[in-house]
Amino acid sequence: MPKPVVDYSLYLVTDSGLNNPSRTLLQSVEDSIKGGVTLVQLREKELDTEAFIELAKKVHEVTKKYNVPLLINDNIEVALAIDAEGAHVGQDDISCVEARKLLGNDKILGISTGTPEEAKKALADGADYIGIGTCFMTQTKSPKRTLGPIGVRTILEVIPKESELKTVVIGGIKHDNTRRVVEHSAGSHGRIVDGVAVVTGIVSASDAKIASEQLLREFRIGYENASKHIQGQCQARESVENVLKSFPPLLSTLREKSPLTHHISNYVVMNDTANATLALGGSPIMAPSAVEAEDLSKVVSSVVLNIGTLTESFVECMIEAGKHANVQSKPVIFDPVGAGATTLRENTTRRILNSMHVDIIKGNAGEISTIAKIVGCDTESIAMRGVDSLGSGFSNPAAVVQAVAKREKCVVAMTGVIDYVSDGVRTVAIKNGHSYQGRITGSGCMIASSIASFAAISPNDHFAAAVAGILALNLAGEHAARRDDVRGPGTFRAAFIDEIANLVPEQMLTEAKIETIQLN
Ligand SMILES: Nc1ncnc2c1ncn2[C@@H]1O[C@H](COP(=O)(O)OP(=O)(O)OP(=O)(O)O)[C@@H](O)[C@H]1O
Ligand SMILES: Cc1ncsc1CCO
Repeated sequence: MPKPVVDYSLYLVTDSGLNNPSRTLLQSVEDSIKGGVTLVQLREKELDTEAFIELAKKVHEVTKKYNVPLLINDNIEVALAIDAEGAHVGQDDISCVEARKLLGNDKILGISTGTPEEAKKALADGADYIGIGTCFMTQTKSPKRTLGPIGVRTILEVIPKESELKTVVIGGIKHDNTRRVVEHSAGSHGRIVDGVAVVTGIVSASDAKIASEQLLREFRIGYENASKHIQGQCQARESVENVLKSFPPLLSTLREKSPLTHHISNYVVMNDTANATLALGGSPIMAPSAVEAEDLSKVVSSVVLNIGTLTESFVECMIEAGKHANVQSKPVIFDPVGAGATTLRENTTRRILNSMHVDIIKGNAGEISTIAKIVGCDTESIAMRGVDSLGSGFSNPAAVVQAVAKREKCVVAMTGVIDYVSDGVRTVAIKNGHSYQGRITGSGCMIASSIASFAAISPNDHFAAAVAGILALNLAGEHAARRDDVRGPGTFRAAFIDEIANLVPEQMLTEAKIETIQLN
């Protein structure tokens, strides 16, 4: 019999120990197939070979009825005994080469991988597919390290585009993270994961059919979005010229609607960012408790995550708020304050990027340099001292923001004397602003709040929101610095808030110094 053609989209991996007690394992398998599972792996670590064969025969009866391939975990003898469609082995099990010899070429063979080296070896050893994991913490595995979507992408990138090796991501895959993992798997190589492997999300679910339907739907949306990213056409993009023209009405709408923004911000700037948000016309709520994050996600219009003064409870709240904002389709603005300054800040930045889809990243050169390193962009690095960026910045800042935006499939705004914004396709330099802004603390954090208010009323174009958010405050900075009553940073700080409130929408057009940057 020739090797079956496999659809890896939704791969159920069973676990008797986690099976919902309201039904048998066989029922879970059948319900999940009815819900859209395309491939099943029977994983029984506790059974002896005889009992394993007994159970495998029964499961195979079910899967054959629906023409869904069945693979056996870590036991080639059982796979051969029941004539299963294939087997799956782990790194500590029988080797891939040995398993292939025993199985023959007509069976499907998969292997678990957790590093680029293991993936390359699996390819060389003749595997049909690799499981890439552990993506997130799970009840079934507690690895020392999880890969997150960024780590998954790194592994996927070592597999040549033309290779026949298929890939599934495994580990903590649930309906609320499937879309993001699949979407973010698309990297420079143009490959997307071929499927998601799920254990708890199906076997423990109260209804395995509904859970599978939901997972398959999320996988397909993620796959479609990833394909669009690869083709560079995720959004219908307005020209920069049209984006700029939209700013005066955008500011008027912001003031009319006064969108509510959930801030999880730092102790230093909390008051200033709340006041800047109010002055602009928006409405802030500063709420650092994870317990209320879900409730807030339903009523706010955008979320700011700022890691300026890090504590574990802030991080928990940011992750909760970000995940719920993703579910509610509310834009998430991430301000990785001091990201490169300490290991804790760098690790927290990685954790946040791996836990949610961030819509807009805003940082200074040092912070963006750290993000570039985390997400695997090959750029020069910029040192930081505390929360401030050191040195004169990148030699080609526009190229850096564009590369990070493209890779993370989001908008990146990099502040400094000149600010740069890119969505991976459109890139601009904003030459407004005043040096006084660099002499008060939190002017970057206030920019993030301003961007968040604009993102709330520009949900379909976060690039427009980021440029407008920066421009509005930079114009206010220029206006404040010109005032006779401003004699230094202290008086500037108060005048700055005044001038944010005094900004006339038309000034967003007449005073903007924005240049489009064409990069290859
Ligand atoms: N010399 C300058 N000329 C013009 N604008 C400036 C200057 N310095 C800072 N700015 C403006 O100040 C804003 C904040 O940028 P900056 O890079 O200082 O943020 P940051 O370092 O993240 O600040 P913080 O951490 O204090 O919040 C940006 O809009 C930027 O354009
Ligand atoms: C000075 C400072 N330290 C932690 S956060 C912060 C404000 C700038 O974001």
